[in-house]
Amino acid sequence: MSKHYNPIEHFQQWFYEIKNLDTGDEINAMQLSTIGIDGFPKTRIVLLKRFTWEGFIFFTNYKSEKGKALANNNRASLLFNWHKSQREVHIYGHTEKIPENLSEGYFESRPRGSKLAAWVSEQSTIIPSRTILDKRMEQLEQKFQNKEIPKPPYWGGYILKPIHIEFIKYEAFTKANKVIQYTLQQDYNWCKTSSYRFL
Ligand SMILES: Cc1cc2nc3c(=O)[nH]c(=O)nc-3n(C[C@H](O)[C@H](O)[C@H](O)COP(=O)(O)O)c2cc1C
Repeated sequence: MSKHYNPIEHFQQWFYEIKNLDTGDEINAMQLSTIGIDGFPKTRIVLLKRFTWEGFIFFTNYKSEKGKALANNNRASLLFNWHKSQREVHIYGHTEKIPENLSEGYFESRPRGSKLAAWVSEQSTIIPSRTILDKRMEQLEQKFQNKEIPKPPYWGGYILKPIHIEFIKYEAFTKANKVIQYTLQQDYNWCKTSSYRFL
């Protein structure tokens, strides 16, 4: 019988190991690459807020450039570059919006300033000056004074469900990268391979 591998378990081990080592790596920061409507790739940093057995969750403005890109093509990749720990994780797969009630639940847990910022910034739209930005913030503060700030309808989470995950660890003694790759098979089992890549 073939062995059942679980790359998310592997990710969990690395994530908490690096977190506990406290090397100064920004553990939650990941580079999200999408394919734009113009056909070009674009990469930006977003924060990993949750990971589950199904995938990796981040939050954003659905009307942002990345939101538009993902609406057009839900294929995306993530790169965790834990440079100080000499490790990287490359992931690619398909994204989906998470259910609205889960986005609401996460939004509720955010500080008031971040909630207002979600209202004030229609990400990737041009705000012509700092004065206009400050003015919008002021108006929103008044609007929501002494009130709960609801989640904007255009704001929420995505889950990236991986089909391929690559764990890369630099090994000083071999001067090579140890690479462990997991690829999802048609029967939903993961195929695992290990190799060394010289730099
Ligand atoms: C450390 C860091 C964390 C960030 N986290 C997020 C995030 O979780 N979600 C998000 O939408 N943008 C985040 N941003 C901003 C994005 O990098 C990006 O500038 C913004 O989302 C607009 O991207 P887009 O125009 O490609 O959609 C973060 C930026 C930095 C520097």
